[in-house]
Amino acid sequence: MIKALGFPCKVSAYAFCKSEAYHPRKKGITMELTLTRPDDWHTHLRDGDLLEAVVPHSASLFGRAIVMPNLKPPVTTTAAAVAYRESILKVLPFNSNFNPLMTLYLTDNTSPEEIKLARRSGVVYAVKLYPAGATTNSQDGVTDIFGKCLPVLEEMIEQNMPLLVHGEVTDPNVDVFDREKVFIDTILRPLIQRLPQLKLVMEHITTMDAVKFIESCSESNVAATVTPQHLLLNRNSLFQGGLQPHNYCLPVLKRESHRQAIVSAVTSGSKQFFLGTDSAPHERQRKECSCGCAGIYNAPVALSLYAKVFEKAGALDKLEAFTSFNGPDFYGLPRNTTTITLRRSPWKVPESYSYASGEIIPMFAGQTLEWLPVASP
Ligand SMILES: NC(=O)N[C@@H](CC(=O)O)C(=O)O
Ligand SMILES: [Zn+2]
Ligand SMILES: [Zn+2]
Repeated sequence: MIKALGFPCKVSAYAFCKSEAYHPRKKGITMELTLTRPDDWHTHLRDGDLLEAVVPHSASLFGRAIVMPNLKPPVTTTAAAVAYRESILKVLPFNSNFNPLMTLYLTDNTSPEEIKLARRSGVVYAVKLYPAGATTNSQDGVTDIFGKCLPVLEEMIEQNMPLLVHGEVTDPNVDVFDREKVFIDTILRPLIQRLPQLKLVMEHITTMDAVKFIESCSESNVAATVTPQHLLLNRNSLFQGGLQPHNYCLPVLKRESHRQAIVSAVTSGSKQFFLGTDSAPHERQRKECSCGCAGIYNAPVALSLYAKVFEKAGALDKLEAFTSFNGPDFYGLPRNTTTITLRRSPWKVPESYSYASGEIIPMFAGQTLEWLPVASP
């Protein structure tokens, strides 16, 4: 629901709210937006000190999060996923109801039996495919999906367990800006033709090719997560005024026309696109060095940034489906029953967050954002 404080109005009336006759900002009226509590369908919580530092940020905004398994060593077994979940629960703020949904890291050697165990555990919700060498901690990933993983994928169909995909080829001869498109053409499309019943999420999409591909697939079986950075930034942001390591993530930011296609897709109301921040913290020195890590830390600002995108597109009425409905509907999970409120009240993003082993720099550090998350009434 969107309301100007004191004058409640429904989301469907937002066009009216934006009209000249009713201009809350001009009149100094504060707008609020109350959403069913969102979930984050793609995040990296890390482990050790960093885990402790970042979990409160995700837990304050999101009801649940799909927790990526690319630790060192990776979370390849149900037993490891259960242990990792325990360590997340231990560092949750007092009174938090945040529910981490665990994933398994697929390797050439994952067995169908492991998928059965994962399903039986009740805490593993998906399996993550990292093509070996594609991204951070992916060296133990899959080298040949068709040659090595078909029995496991068939068991995943049996167990109704989604496959989450980092969709980039790793061939060094393929231009880094083309790796997503080539992955779709050479791996994803043939995979879906071979296993049409497989539930699949293409993670952190970055191109119009990915948008078209998702839209061409079955609505109930294929979907995509979308990050704030791929909705707000294009590849110019990597070089604006000098090299910008904190805007470097994988898949790398693409040209403006791709960004626009992704904004159109998420604001269209399609159920196949949902919130996945890909929040990926790295200690500052590991980003600001001669060979910096890929990953943008956006958990504290993600919701404000998604609201910014939808507002700019004149589509705030579509925000809640993207943040809070499409994800659980795709995963076959109930929608959250609590809410979160965003107030249109400028706030400054901290320059950094310190923790025991250093600091992390959030996306849009030091900048002012319009939408401030506040506790729901
Ligand atoms: N997105 C990134 O740039 N980095 C992620 C890995 C990933 O999601 O590919 C990380 O774990 O740091
Ligand atoms: Zn990835
Ligand atoms: Zn990720």
